[in-house]
Formats: sequence, C-alpha cells, structure tokens
Amino acid sequence: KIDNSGHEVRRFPDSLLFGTATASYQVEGAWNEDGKSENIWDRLTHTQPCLVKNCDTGDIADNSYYNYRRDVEMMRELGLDFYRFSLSWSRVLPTSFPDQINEAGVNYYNNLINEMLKYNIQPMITLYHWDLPQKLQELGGWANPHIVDWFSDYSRVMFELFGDRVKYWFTINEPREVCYQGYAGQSMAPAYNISGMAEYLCAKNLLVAHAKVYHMYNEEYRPTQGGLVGIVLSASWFEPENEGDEEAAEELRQFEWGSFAHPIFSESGDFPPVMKEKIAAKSAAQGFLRSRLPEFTSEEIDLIKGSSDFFGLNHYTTNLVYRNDTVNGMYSSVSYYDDIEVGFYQSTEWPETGATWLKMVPWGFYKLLTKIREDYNNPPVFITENGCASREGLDDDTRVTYYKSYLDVMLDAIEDGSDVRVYTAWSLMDNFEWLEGYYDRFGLYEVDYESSERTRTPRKSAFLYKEILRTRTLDMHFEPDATLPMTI
Ligand SMILES: O=S(=O)(O)CCCN1CCN(CCO[C@@H]2O[C@H](CO)[C@@H](O)[C@H](O)[C@H]2O)CC1
Repeated sequence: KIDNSGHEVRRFPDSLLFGTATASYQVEGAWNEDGKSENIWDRLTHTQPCLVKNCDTGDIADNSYYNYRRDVEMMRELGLDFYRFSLSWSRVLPTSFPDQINEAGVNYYNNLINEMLKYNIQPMITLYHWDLPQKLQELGGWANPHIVDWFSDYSRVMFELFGDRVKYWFTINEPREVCYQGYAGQSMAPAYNISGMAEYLCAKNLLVAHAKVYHMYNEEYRPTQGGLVGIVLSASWFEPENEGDEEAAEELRQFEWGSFAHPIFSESGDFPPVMKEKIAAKSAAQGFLRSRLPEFTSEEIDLIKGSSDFFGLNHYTTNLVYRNDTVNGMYSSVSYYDDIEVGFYQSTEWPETGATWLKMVPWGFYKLLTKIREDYNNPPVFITENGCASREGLDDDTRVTYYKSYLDVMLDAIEDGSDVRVYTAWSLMDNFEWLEGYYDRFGLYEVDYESSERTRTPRKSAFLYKEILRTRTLDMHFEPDATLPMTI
C-alpha cells in the first residue's frame, strides 16, 4: 500500500492481535505479603544477593501487586488487544498444593482480569514463568518426575478459578531457560550446576507435565470454557558462519529449541534424533552405562505429540555458529554445550541494543519463522515475546528501530505464508530482568525505581506501538512524538 507521501505503508492482517507481556516475579513485588510463600527467585536473590547485578531483588519490583489499576490504564493508553502475564504459583497456592488457596492472591488476579475485561483487553495467562515454589525445589523441582502431578494439580485449580474469563493459556515459559539455564548453570534459579544431567531430566519431566495439562484442558475445560492452550518456546536464530557450518548450526537449533519443539510439533515426536544420538554417544564415551538423556516411553511420545494449539515463540536475536577443532576444549566435559560441540557468537557488525546478548538482527527473525513454517507444517504462531533493552531513557530510538525492523520482517514472513496470529511486545514496562536486575530495561514504559509508586512513564516506543495498534499499519518513516500527552 503506497500512501500519499510516496513511501510504502504496510498493513497488518486485520485478525492479528497485538499486546504486551510481563511475568509475576518480574513485576509484582509483595514477595512475602498477603499470604504468598517463598519461591526459588526469592530464595536465590536473598541467599546469593549479588549474583544479580547491583544485588537487586524482586521484593518490590514494579509493585504491580498494588498497581494493577495503573497497569491497566497503560494497556488502555496503548490500545492493547491483550496483555500476557503470569501467575505466581506460591502466591495462589502457598503450600504449593491445592490444600490451601490464598484468597488474597486470587483476589489480586481477579481484580486484574476484571479490570482488563472492563476495557475489553483479553487476559493471556502463563501458568509458569520461572517462579517455582521453593518447597517444590527442595523436593527436586523439575528434576523430580512428580512435578507432573504438582504442576497438573496447580493448573487445574487455575483453570477452575480463572478459566471462565481467560481464553488464552500458556503452560510454561521458555523450557530452555527453565532447564538448560536453571539446572545446568548459574544464570537462572535454582542455579543447580549439575550440568549434563539435571537439565535433561528437567526437559523430559517438563514436557510430560506440559502435555498432561494440555490434555486436561482439552478434555475437561475446553468443552465449557472454549479457550486455547499451548507452550512458549524461546528460540534464537542460529546462522552458520560459513556454508560448511550449516550442519553445526542445524544441530544447535535442534538442541536449543528443537529439543522442545520436535516432541510437540513434529510428525514423529520424541527428542530430535541428533540430540539422542549425540548425547548417547558422548555418555558412552564418558563411561556412563546409559545415556544422560532420559528416554520417553512410547505413551509419553504420543501424549506430547500435538500438545499445543499454537507455537508460542519468544524471539530476540541471532547468533553465528561454527565448528572447528578449537571447540573441543571450550566446554567442561559433562555438559549440555559439550554434548553439542559448537561455538557461537554475535557479529560485531550487528547493531547493538541495551543488552549485551541482544544484537538487532531482523533477518534472523524472518529465517526463524520460515524454518518453523517448513519444519512443523506451518503451525499457528503466537509471538509471545519480542523486543529489546535500551539505555536511552525516554528517547529510546534503538527500541523504535528494533520494533519497526522486526515487525517489517514478520510481515515478510506472513506474506510468504507463516501463520502468525499474535504479536507481543516484551515488555509493557521495565521490570526485574533476572540476573541483570533493573540494569537492563525492556519497557515501552520506563519505571522509576526511586519512586515508591514506581512511576511509569511512556517512552517514544510506546507512542510508536500505540500508532501501530491504532492504524494496524507499519510506516517505517513514522517518527513518534513523545512530547505529546499519552491519552487513552
Ligand atoms: O548469551 S549470554 O550467555 O551472554 C547471556 C544469556 C542470554 N540470555 C538468554 C536467555 N534470555 C532469556 C530470555 O528471557 C525472556 O526474555 C525476557 C528478556 O530477557 C525476559 O525478561 C523474560 O522473562 C523471558 O521470557 C536472557 C538472556
């Protein structure tokens, strides 16, 4: 579509839903108030305080537990179709189990949901966004197969409590981070460094738990509640440094996100063949009497296959991949990355953002969407997170450029056949960015952590997003004017 100024303005499909996302531990605060019990991020930030930059914690965060009216007002200012947020398991079930339901916690989520629906903003709920009750972690957490029952029971209660009004459910946010970072590294709670073993136990149990909840919803709740349920996978694009590195890049893709996408979205199901082969071979060579990757039973393979109504995708950036003899000594002997045996990095030529790991590489988003379309028979795709950090205050030109360029290539992928139905900007506002604390800022709205009300102020990118949602078009030349008042 060419408008009168002669440059191209692109139109989004009318059915495409636009929203923003946050997560409970990153925004709520009130970490020990109104009956909420401790979760693994409370424990991590309180016992290893300076693992997080500036020794920050989520004790108060954006104080959304007390600020939901302002949060919904911001959603109205942006003109959102929906808002994706997560439930704090230990806030609603303080013992971790359904024997006690914390009324104050339930009230918070009911108030938020009802306030959103008053203005026709759809709630999209993530059941698990990394804040496992501490007690369950002490019972082994995701490494314990009984997590399947614990997560199913928790999910059942949530469907009962909120499913009359909530029609979009995400079971688990980013299994890769939960397992590969949480159980085999120091970068996510519980920061158990039992690498080469625990992350694979986590991956298997998490997929079975997810599938059990999918089928529970499908059989027991969808008939009366009529919603959709699926999983959210994080996926970077992995580009071979040279043609000769394509096999290495493909192997990294299969480990990094294929390990969860293949069991759910492929015809055959199960972990990707290359993952099973490589870990089995490595395990044998290392003297293990069985592979460090646990096996699914054939029933589990069938249970997990097709267990998502859509492909929930969190995408941020791209890495270049290579394999040469320098790789062999790069990783400690029994570990996830030693199993894969590739090197990866970001080109210094790519534009930077406010996060060191997140360079702006829009063509990688296009390639990823195309790969998902081709590998998994063009599933419906919900972009459940996309965005970048910036260190520019209210004039966040980097974030404006990021959103324009990523939405532009998303339109290219849609025009080439990708069935993208939902787009979610991460994030509505600055929040606790895990180990980066409040140093990395991802918000369309800035949060003032010096003010007790945690004042939220719209950045230039908020005005861009508002204009895109108002017109349902993308104009690469549109320059948002942040001096204008933000109105509803
Ligand atoms: O490459 S390095 O090893 O030097 C640094 C590790 C890169 N991690 C990869 C996982 N990513 C999680 C994405 O995390 C997602 O995206 C948001 C922004 O991060 C989070 O706030 C959300 O909670 C989460 O869903 C955070 C950065």
